[in-house]
Amino acid sequence: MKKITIAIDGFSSCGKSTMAKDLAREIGYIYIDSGAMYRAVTLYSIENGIFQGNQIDTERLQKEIDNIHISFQLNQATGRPDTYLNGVNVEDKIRSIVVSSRVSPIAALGFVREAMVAQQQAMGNSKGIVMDGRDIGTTVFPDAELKIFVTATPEIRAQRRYDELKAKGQEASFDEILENVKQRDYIDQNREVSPLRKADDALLLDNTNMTIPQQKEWLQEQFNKTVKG
Ligand SMILES: Nc1ncnc2c1ncn2[C@@H]1O[C@H](COP(=O)(O)OP(=O)(O)O)[C@@H](O)[C@H]1O
Ligand SMILES: Nc1ccn([C@@H]2O[C@H](COP(=O)(O)OP(=O)(O)O)[C@@H](O)[C@H]2O)c(=O)n1
Repeated sequence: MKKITIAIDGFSSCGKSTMAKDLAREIGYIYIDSGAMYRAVTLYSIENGIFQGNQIDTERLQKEIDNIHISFQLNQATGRPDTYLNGVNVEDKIRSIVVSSRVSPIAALGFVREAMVAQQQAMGNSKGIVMDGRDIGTTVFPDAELKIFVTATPEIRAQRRYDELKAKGQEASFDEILENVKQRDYIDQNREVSPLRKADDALLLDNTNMTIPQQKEWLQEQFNKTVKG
């Protein structure tokens, strides 16, 4: 069967990567978490003194952006891809609240987006890919055959992220997470370059009251409709 491109965008912590990973595994497609790439650039910036307080040394980051190599490798234990930054597995570090609280200003920088989008487009040039993020259906793959835009209430999204971090033993308060989710949504929607918005031809999914199996089934149905017509 002819392979297609699947773009899943939407607000923070609503379950995009959960459903994207499940679908990709089910249908034998490559899964790419584009948010992990922006998170890896942010971790690099934190670890290399590019942040001075909340200020970003953009000149230095621009000089160093070509030295930031991001890749994904399948973790045999979880069956999911782990993110590597310059050869080091940073999967856990990039999910911390410290990185979450600094990623959106980094992702708003035009030269950072240009570098990431070029890599993302190269990863998807043979199709057979499910990519999730904020601008996949609008900028990275505007011709994707299946586009989904996911949303849920901020409180539900914060609760999901809180439960996830707690299960991993990472300390963070619910209020801090809720504030972070709202703040990122605001920055992501209001930046100049590729702001978060639903592509005109994307299907809208509000999964506030859906379980993981329900949203998985819904997505599989949309895929079947798209490939079988
Ligand atoms: N429908 C759902 N109901 C409850 N929890 C969910 C649902 N979808 C995803 N989750 C959980 O919410 C958290 C955030 O999901 P994730 O897929 O990482 O979101 P995103 O990629 O949109 O940031 C994860 O811990 C995931 O297991
Ligand atoms: N395609 C993308 C993906 C993420 N991002 C940025 O990266 C951040 C982290 O993305 P993510 O998908 O890991 O975030 P969560 O929804 O998992 O919390 C977002 O808040 C955006 O600022 C982006 O700008 N464009």
